Amino acid sequence: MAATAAARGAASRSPLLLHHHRLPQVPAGGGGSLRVGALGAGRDWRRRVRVRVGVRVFARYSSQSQDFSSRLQDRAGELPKLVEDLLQTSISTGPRGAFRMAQGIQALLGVGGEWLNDFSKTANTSEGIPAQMRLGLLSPLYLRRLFERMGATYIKLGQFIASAPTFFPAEYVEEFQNCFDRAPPVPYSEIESILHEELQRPLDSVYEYIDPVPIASASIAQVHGARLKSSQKDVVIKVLKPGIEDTLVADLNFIYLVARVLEFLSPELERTSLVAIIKDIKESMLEEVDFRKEAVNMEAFQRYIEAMGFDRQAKSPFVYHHCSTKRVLTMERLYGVPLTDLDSIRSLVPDPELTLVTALNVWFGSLISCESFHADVHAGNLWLLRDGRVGFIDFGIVGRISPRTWAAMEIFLASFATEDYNAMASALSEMGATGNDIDVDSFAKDLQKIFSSLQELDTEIIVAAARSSDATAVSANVVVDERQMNALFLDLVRVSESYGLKFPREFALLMKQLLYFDRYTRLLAPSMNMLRDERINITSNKQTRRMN
Ligand SMILES: Nc1ncnc2c1ncn2[C@@H]1O[C@H](COP(=O)(O)OP(=O)(O)OP(=O)(O)O)[C@@H](O)[C@H]1O
Repeated sequence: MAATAAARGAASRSPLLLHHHRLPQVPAGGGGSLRVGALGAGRDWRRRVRVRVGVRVFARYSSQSQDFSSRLQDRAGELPKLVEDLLQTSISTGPRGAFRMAQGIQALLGVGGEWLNDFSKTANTSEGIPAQMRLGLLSPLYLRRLFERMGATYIKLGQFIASAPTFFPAEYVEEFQNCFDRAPPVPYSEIESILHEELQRPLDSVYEYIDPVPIASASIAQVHGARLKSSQKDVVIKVLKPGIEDTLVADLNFIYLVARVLEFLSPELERTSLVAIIKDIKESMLEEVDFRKEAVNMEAFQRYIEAMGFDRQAKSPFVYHHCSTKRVLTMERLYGVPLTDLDSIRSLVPDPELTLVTALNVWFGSLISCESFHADVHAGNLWLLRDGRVGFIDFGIVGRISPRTWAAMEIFLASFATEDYNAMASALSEMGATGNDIDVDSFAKDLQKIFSSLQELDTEIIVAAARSSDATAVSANVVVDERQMNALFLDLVRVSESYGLKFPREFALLMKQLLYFDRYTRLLAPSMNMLRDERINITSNKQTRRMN
């Protein structure tokens, strides 16, 4: 009980407390027929109405198909360009395309089987087919499973969907938060041949030993522990899985082709810049499979740490360039525990709250003083090291924030802390401005509605789990917690969109990291207010010049 009361007290203090909001349900029937029924009209009358509605639907359909063919005729001039583009893309994909197609069909059959199985279980029940199954394989759940089966590209695409609520429907954004990036390990012999190919030297001249059992295996990379021959330093080797670049190119080309054809058939899609989004995704994914970029990001971060005098408090791994290439990254091995492992953290430092303050100061500082910020601070990438420092690993996903967005973001954060919804509305309008006039007062009222319900959050469950020594309880709780965080963010985006705002992707990336930090705050320092604590320096870094 005491814990619960404390948690409630903390709940009212924390500015980033989150609450799960139900998504609005789409009515199953058409609006028209519902209204007819509600009027209580006789059956004949209703049938006549239905016939009339049917005729109208048919008329609309045939006029739409006329529209469609006349639109196609209008665009006939663009056809040769489309065909050329399709041909060139298919040629650049090569035979890998056919192989991926076969894998795709296999994945489709697999998930199709799961859907049929679930369908047959629910079809005869009194509740009927659940809403989340009605779109078949296009339902969020099955699409997410399909993406997971399809591997690297689609998993990354799924993660992109999860991080871009401005572009995708809320149900998909929520479902794709669960897109797991776990993959069976590649046999060590294959990893060894990639290392040979990349380093062009006998491996025993570089490494004293390499542990053949991987530390981790995700869809794109596999990580092995090793020791350097020359310095006897412990390192980890992150190796790009075999064939992953080909797969990415084949998949992304396929997705591009589909987008291109869709845009040709439906020019309205051009306004959503589907093809441009796919091109962006392609670029950022290809960056992620070039470990030289990750090395650059990591070194920039370490330079920032040193320049700001944070080197006794935080670090990122040192990169060993003589054994790193585009597909191999050899870096210093860090030893530590994730920031959510409260028991281990308590055994390493007397005051876990201070560790959190350090992590926050280092990360907030990097937003403006480092050339890029770490945009994936989930607990697996943020550690308390054995020497008490905070370790940042995995710089595959980074963000860059423009001074304009940051200026608005600062006001947004300050208004969060002071619950000044008018200032929050102005800041969001500035960030997502599309040139339309916005009714700031009414926007502020809507924001207040979202945030005022946050105090009802089931914080006691979170605190109880944090105090339990049962690791499973903690991790189960973390999943629920993440859903709540995402639900809040989706609410924010949904309300903002209803005012015509469109946020830059960096805003979504920033918010996601803040929500991670909010979770760490509730675990490590439940009575601390992340945005108002004097020890945390969010705004003064604005004065610091960005270092390059
Ligand atoms: N420098 C390091 N020192 C110690 N362990 C490391 C280091 N780098 C990576 N690891 C281990 O390997 C795992 C995967 O590494 P990393 O996060 O870089 O790969 P990833 O494929 O991007 O994974 P994810 O998508 O899960 O973040 C880490 O969670 C960590 O356990």
